[in-house]
Amino acid sequence: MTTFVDGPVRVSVPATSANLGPGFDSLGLALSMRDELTAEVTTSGLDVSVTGAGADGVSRDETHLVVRAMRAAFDLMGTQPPGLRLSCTNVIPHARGLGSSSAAIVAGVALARGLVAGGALLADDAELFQLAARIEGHPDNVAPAFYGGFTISGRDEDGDFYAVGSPVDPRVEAVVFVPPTGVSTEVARGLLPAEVPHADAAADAGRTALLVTALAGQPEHLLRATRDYLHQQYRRPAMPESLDLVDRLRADGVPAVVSGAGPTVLAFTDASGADALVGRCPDGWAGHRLEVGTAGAQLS
Ligand SMILES: Nc1ncnc2c1ncn2[C@@H]1O[C@H](COP(=O)(O)OP(=O)(O)OP(=O)(O)O)[C@@H](O)[C@H]1O
Ligand SMILES: N[C@@H](CCO)C(=O)O
Repeated sequence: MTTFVDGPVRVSVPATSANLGPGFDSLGLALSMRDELTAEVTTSGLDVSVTGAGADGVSRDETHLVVRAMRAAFDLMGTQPPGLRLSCTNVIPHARGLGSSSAAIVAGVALARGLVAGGALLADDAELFQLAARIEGHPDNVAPAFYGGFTISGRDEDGDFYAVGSPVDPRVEAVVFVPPTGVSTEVARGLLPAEVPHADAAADAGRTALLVTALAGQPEHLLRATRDYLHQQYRRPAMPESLDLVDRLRADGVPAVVSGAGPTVLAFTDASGADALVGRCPDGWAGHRLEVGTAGAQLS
């Protein structure tokens, strides 16, 4: 019979930036901005409390994304607790392109496993990652949120997801510029064309390969390596100020991209350039200097 652990379990999950320019739906990077969540099994009911980023916009019932992910992970392990208390302290802004939904899903599956005695025997990391990526629909944010670091991920022909870690040069840092209003991933994906010119696809593949090498240890190539051909320009109508900022930064030699589905802008830098870059944050936006390739979900 399945038993649950006594007392609360905690998880810390990172923000993530997907695409990084040309690596659409494939590349993802964990960032040093984290949500902290606590859950415990109770005798009955569901009690959800949320503070911080996005608190006003999320439900407190079974439709809450973390709860949905927890329920799916409990099902995977063949059990459901009699009652559940969940507390979320959010820092990752919602609908900004910093992987808030993936962080919520990864936190949920990790918490559920942590609450089941011997949970790691019922659902290993590979199974939990598959479940989290299925809930999100694509793995590029889920992979670094789960495993940490810089990940290359995708989906095999049989429908299974894969994720492979790749090194990040310790000299590389990032600055993110977060606008005051969001754009949902659903809206941003709706702007993409069904087909792109073969020449664009070929150019994009080359830049993606260069980006993996540039991040691993040749950051001098990051400007060329972050040129995208598949999504950013198509999304301009939903986030013109973000694309204008990307254009201005790139014209000055700064490797800047739309983070995930936007509208946040991420720029790569090093320790000597980071503070000056934060100073270029547009009025009313939030600029953050962040470490890259940080830890994935951490349970305690
Ligand atoms: N911590 C959270 N708790 C509950 N729901 C969340 C949480 N984070 C995100 N969500 C849900 O996911 C939505 C945002 O998901 P969306 O995919 O649009 O953006 P994102 O994940 O922040 O950005 P991107 O996928 O481009 O990196 C929120 O509006 C909310 O419904
Ligand atoms: N690759 C995704 C990331 C956001 O979830 C996109 O750009 O739509």
